[in-house]
Amino acid sequence: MPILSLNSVSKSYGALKVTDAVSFDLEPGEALGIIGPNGAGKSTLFNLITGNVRADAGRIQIDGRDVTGETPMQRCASGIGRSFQIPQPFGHLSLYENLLVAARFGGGATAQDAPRLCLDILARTGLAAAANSLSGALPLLQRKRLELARAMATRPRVILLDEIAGGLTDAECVELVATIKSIHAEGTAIIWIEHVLHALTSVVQRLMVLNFGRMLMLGEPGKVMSSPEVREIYLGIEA
Ligand SMILES: Nc1ncnc2c1ncn2[C@@H]1O[C@H](COP(=O)(O)OP(=O)(O)OP(=O)(O)O)[C@@H](O)[C@H]1O
Repeated sequence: MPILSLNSVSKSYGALKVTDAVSFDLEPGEALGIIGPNGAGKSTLFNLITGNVRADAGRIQIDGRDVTGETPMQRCASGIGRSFQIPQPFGHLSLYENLLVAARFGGGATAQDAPRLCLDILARTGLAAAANSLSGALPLLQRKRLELARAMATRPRVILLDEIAGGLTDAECVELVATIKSIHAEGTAIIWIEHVLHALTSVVQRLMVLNFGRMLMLGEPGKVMSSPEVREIYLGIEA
């Protein structure tokens, strides 16, 4: 059974259809990439999956159970973790405290288990040395790492990553990809929105292209990227 299913999910803002009858299944442990031009509706699709935005139509299921009417908190408890494109840490808390909140309230970790889990994630995301720093004043790389770490701390079965490689140096990007691969190797399913294509395609098994809210293509990354239609829309290369 798919771990996540979208069935004809739609969302409009006024006259603008931002998500247009999107349907797909995500298998347990799968890694799926999403690409598309700016404004194609990628982040909105994440917000629909997490419940931050309510769908106008369609159905969303986790493990075959209809969650379309559930809150973000309920969906997080069902195993959906996410990062935000614009990092949203609790700025007045330390990195460790931010993870503790995610682990206890998002992931349901016990008071006994949470500290070890958080310290482990801080180490895995290269943040251990900054554990006691305040989150509000972090440089870009650490803010991105913290977004990933907070999502990991909710102990998700599906982790949604929204453009976490943008703006990083090549070396930083290599480190980030290694961390994401290690999350995937543990059996966590991944949906990753990313403009840094070489990083994305080194991880994902399938690639989805969104354009004007519609799913243009979904398939094996090499095949998708060599499609003349995708090259024209996404890369601006005429067929
Ligand atoms: N709350 C909102 N109210 C009105 N319009 C919105 C709202 N949220 C998103 N939109 C519009 O919906 C469209 C899709 O936005 P979305 O952020 O999902 O795109 P995206 O593919 O993630 O873009 P980017 O690559 O630039 O992050 C855009 O035209 C955006 O302006």
